[in-house]
Amino acid sequence: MGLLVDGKWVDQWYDTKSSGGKFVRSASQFRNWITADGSAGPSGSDGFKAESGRYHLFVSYACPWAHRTLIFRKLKGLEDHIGMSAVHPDMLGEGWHFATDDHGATGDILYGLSHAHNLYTKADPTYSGRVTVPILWDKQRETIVSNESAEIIRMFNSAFDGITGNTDDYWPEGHRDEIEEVNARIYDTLNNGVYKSGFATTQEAYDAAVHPLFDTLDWLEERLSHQRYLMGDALTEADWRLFTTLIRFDPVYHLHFKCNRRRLMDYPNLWAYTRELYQVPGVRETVNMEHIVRHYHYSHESINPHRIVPINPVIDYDAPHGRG
Ligand SMILES: N[C@@H](CCC(=O)N[C@@H](CS)C(=O)NCC(=O)O)C(=O)O
Repeated sequence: MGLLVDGKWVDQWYDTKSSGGKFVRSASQFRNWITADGSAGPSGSDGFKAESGRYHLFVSYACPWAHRTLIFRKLKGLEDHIGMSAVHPDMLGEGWHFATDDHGATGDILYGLSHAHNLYTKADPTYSGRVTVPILWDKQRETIVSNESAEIIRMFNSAFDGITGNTDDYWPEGHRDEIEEVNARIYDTLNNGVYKSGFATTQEAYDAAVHPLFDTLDWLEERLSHQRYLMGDALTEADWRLFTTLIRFDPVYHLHFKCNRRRLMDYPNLWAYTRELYQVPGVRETVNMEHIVRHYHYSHESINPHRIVPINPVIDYDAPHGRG
C-alpha cells in the first residue's frame, strides 16, 4: 500500500497523524469525460468521444467505488463496448496488482502490466498521488480518461446511448437536485463514513465518524419505509451508490471497520431494499463476495495484522424482498 511521488512508488500507509487520527480521502486527479460527440464535459479536456471498443475499465471487485462502474456497465449494456480487467483482491506493498486467480481476477488484459501504478505512470510519467480504482482508460490515446467513479457512472448513464440504444436513465432531470443532496449525505457519512470509522487512529476520530453513520442508516430506514427507492418510484444513481456500501456492510464493515452498533440485517427496510437491488437482473454478477471479504481483511495490515479472513455469517441475498 502506498502512492506515487513524481512517478516513483513509495510504500506508506495513509497518513492520519497530520489530521488528528482522521482518514482524509484525496481527490481524484483524472477528470475528463467521455461524451457522445467528443466535446469536453463538466471538467477536463475534449477528445474523448464515445466509441465502441475504444475504452477499457480497470476495477477491483472488492472496491465499492469501482463496483458502481461495474453496475452501470452492466445495466447500460456496455459490456460489448467497454472492456474490463479486474485486479487481484490483495492490495499489498505495491498497491493493486494484476496477478490472476480463479475467482475473477483477470490480470491486465490490455498490456499485461504487473501493477495498477504502471497504468498511472503510463498515462503520466510524473504522476504524484494515490493509485486508485476504478480507472477508465482510453486505448487510443493511451491515457486515463477518469479515475472518479461518481463521474464515470454519469458518463456511462448517457454517453453511449446512441451506440447501445439503451436509454435507461439513472440521472433523471427532474430529480437531480434531490439526488445531489441525498448523495452528499450518503457519501460523507456512509460510503466514505465506513472508511473514516475503520481507518481512524484515535477514539475521537472513530466516534466522529461512527455516530453520524448510524444516524444516516436510521434516516434511510425511515425513508425506505414509505417509498421503494431513494427518489420514490424512480431507481436512480443514488440507489446504486448506496447499494455498493450496503452489500459490504455485514460481511466487512460491521466487523473489520467497527461499524457495529447494528447490522444491516437489523433494518428491515434497508435489508429488503439491498436484496431487491441485488436481484435486479445483471447486478448479482457484479458482486464478487470472495474478493470483497478477502480484500479488506487481507490487505489492511494495520487493522488486521495477522491477515486472518473471518468465517462470516451466511447471508442469503436471494431471499424474497417483498418490496413490490
Ligand atoms: N474517489 C475515488 C475513490 C476510489 C478509491 O479510493 N478506491 C480505493 C479502493 S476501494 C483504492 O483504490 N484505494 C487505493 C489507495 O487509496 O491507495 C472514486 O470514487 O473513484
